[in-house]
Amino acid sequence: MFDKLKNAFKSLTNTIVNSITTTELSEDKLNEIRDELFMQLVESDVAVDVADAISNAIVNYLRGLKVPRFGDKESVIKNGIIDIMSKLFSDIPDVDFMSEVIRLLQMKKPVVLLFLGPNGYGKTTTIAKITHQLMKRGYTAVWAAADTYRAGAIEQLEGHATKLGVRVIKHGYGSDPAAVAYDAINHAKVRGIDYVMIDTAGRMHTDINLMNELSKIQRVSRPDLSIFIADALLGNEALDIAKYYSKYVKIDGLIVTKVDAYPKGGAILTFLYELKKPIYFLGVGQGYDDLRPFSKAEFFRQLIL
Ligand SMILES: Nc1nc2c(ncn2[C@@H]2O[C@H](COP(=O)(O)OP(=O)(O)OP(=O)(O)O)[C@@H](O)[C@H]2O)c(=O)[nH]1
Repeated sequence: MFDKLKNAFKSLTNTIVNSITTTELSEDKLNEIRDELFMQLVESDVAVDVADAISNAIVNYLRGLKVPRFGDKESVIKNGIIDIMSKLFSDIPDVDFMSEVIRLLQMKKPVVLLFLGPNGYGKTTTIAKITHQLMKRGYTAVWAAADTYRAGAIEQLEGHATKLGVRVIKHGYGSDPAAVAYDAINHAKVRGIDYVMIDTAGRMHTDINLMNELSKIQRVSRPDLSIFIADALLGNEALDIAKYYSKYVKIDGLIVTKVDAYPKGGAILTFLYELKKPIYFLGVGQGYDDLRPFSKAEFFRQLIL
C-alpha cells in the first residue's frame, strides 16, 4: 500500500545518504532536495500546502546535520525524518477506536455512533464493517436508517443488516431522519443493546437543507462519536467536503475508505494535516474484515523505514 508515497520518501533518503558526508549539505543541495521532495509529494496526491510544510520541515532538519563518517547514515536519517513527521503532525491524536468505544460503553449504554459523508464514499459498508468487529467481540448493535432521502438507501442498509443479523430501525422515505435516530436510541435503551449506528444521507453536500438535517440529527441523537467517511480516491474533493461539513456538524474523527485501490497514499497525509482529526481506520476492501486500525506512528514508519 501507498507505494507512490513510499517511493517519494525512499528517493529522498537515497539522495540524502548519497550527498551527506561529515560536512553539512550546501544550501544549493538543500534547495534541490526540497524541490524534488515537494514534487514527489504532490505527485503522490499530497495537497500543495501540506507538501510545502513537509518539505520545509525536512530541509530544516537537514540544514546543519552531519553524520559520523562510519555511522549508519541511513538509519540516522530515516529516524530523523520520522521524528520530524511526528512533530509536524503532533497536534493530531492517535485514537484506538475499538478501545475507545469499549471504554465509552463502561460509562453509558447505548454508545451512539453517527456516520457522515457523501453518497458512495462507503458509509454503509463501513457501518457494517465496524458492527462486524464489535459483534465478533460479543457486543450488540442496532442501526438507524436515517437516510430517508435517497431511494434504495434503506434497502441497502437492510441488505448488510440481514447478512450480519442486525436490526434496522426505519421510517418511510421522506420522514424526519432525526426521529429515526431517536427511535433507534430508544429501542437500544429498552432492549439493552450496546451500540447504535446512525446512517445518514449524503446527497449534494452544498445542499443547506442536508446540513441542517445532519445538524438536527446530531442535536437529537447526541452521538458519542461523529465519524466522517472520506474516500481516499477523491482526496482533495473529500477534504473540501469534510471542511464544509465541519461548519455545520461536529466531526470527531475520520475513516478513510478504498485505500486498497489507492497506491498514491498522499490523501491520508492531507486529511490529517488539514482536518486535524484522528483517522480511526482505513477501509481496505469490500469485505467486512477489510478494516485496518490506523496509527500515525505506524503509518510514518511504514512510509519511511
Ligand atoms: N475497494 C473498496 N471499496 C469500498 C470500500 N469501502 C466501500 N467500498 C465500496 O464503495 C461502494 C460505495 O459504498 P457504500 O457503503 O454503498 O457507500 P455509501 O457512502 O453508503 O453511499 P450511498 O449508499 O450512495 O449512500 C460500494 O461498492 C462498496 O463496496 C473500501 O474500503 N475499499
